Amino acid sequence: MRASLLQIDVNEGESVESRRRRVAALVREQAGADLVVLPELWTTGAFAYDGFADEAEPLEGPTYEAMAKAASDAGVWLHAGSIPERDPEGPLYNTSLVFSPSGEPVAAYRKIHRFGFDKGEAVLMAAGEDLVTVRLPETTLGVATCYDLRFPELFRGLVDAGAETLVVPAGWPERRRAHWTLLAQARAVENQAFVLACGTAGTHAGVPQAGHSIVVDPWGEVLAQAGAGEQVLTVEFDPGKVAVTRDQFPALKDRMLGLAAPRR
Ligand SMILES: O=C(O)CCC(=O)C(=O)O
Repeated sequence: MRASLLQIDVNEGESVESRRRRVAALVREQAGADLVVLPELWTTGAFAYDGFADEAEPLEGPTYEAMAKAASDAGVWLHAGSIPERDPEGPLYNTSLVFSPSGEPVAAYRKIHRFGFDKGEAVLMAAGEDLVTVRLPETTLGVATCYDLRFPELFRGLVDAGAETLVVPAGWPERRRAHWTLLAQARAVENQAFVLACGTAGTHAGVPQAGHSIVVDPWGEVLAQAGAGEQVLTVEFDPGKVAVTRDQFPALKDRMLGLAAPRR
């Protein structure tokens, strides 16, 4: 299976509209890949909180339209990263979109763990509640977004729902790049799954981005990692390695569920 992670440079020098056109063209150039992955909030920037309300789109807004068309033009499965979604009821969500090679929407995932503690996304957006998996011909994707990477129970839930390839669009800051690489490998090893984690490059809202998008195999080996700048990271991998790893080193079968709290 061939996957291309598009590590987009997100900065204020480029308008959202122009970036959308540029990214659609980049997706089209990936014809021949099976799966293309974009980062989190690449239209606005994950830290450009001031723009969330103005740039928020309905689910089937301009980014949806452009990405559905780009996926079908390229004939690829497209994880189109996430958009600031404005729900008709009012709240904003950080919502990832997945399209089939014919441009059909196959999944929308609203980020469950919002980042920022008492500010930013954590107060401006509502939390999603549902785990999302997507069946592809070669593998089942489990989707998560950026800060979700710190919450292993979410990924275990995805694995229990059948996920074999964990896709994580992000806008991870350079300051915590070491955590990014470490957590991507940890999620791969503990879940015996591929991890495809696609970040952004550049600086927006004064926050330099980590880049260093990464693909990790179910044994924790890094198959490919990008540098800091805008880059297309293309990797070939064998989805069958998940079943082989889980069969030959069946640690997932040794899970002890429902452990009791310590006695006092
Ligand atoms: O967890 C982190 O260090 C970064 C998370 C983040 O930037 C996000 O979720 O937007």
